[in-house]
Amino acid sequence: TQSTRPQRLLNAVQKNATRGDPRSVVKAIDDFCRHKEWAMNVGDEKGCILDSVVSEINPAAVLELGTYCGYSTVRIARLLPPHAKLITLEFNPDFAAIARQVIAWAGLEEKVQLVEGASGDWIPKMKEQFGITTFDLVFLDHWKDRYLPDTKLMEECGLLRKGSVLLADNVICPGTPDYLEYIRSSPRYESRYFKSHLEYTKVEDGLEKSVFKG
Ligand SMILES: O=C(NCCNC(=O)c1cc(-c2ccc(F)cc2)cc(O)c1O)c1cc(O)ncn1
Ligand SMILES: [Mg+2]
Repeated sequence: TQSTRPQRLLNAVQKNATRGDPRSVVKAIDDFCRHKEWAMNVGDEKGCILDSVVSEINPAAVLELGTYCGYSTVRIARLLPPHAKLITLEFNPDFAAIARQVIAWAGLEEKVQLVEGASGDWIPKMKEQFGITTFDLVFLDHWKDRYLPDTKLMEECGLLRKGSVLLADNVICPGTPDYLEYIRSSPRYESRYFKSHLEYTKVEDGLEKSVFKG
């Protein structure tokens, strides 16, 4: 049977990265996507911006929407303090199965809870299912037409507190126009755009960082 791109990405991790070494897992994926097959990871350039935001917040509770193969999951989890938790939601079971193995190869299973299902179904259940009060950081990287409805849902479910940070990938390419319009015009958020490039390309893209004012 034909392998899929996520399976070939996992093979590259298992071949080129050292078990238990998250940095080598990140490098193996970036090398694979830059030199072998493009894939929709946040990538190394936007990844450095992600790293700086995570390090600045030093979050205890992180929500990632859109796991894909677990690249940004590993990037974030490797920087978390002990006892901090990252919950990552993935709708696609094939992506989730690969991501679990990438996260395990990096040795980060203890810090990561991968949940399979639709973000719209799971966000309202976060508190009761995982004992979360609020998230310090939310990384939005799933379906681009879900960024806005899921942000409104997180507000309604009381998952954001004064100072919670939303970091959104792909606000230019593929683009999330309704989300950008909402978050930049809302008095409840302070937003800043970090100009960058679509992963592994010269196409413009960027991350929008928005702080919830409560
Ligand atoms: O596609 C699912 N999730 C990925 C969301 N992410 C993206 O779509 C995404 C796309 C791009 C991208 C950019 C340029 C281009 F030419 C093609 C793709 C880049 C990125 O950085 C992303 O993050 C998905 C499927 C499914 O069946 N169920 C649940 N989710
Ligand atoms: Mg993305």
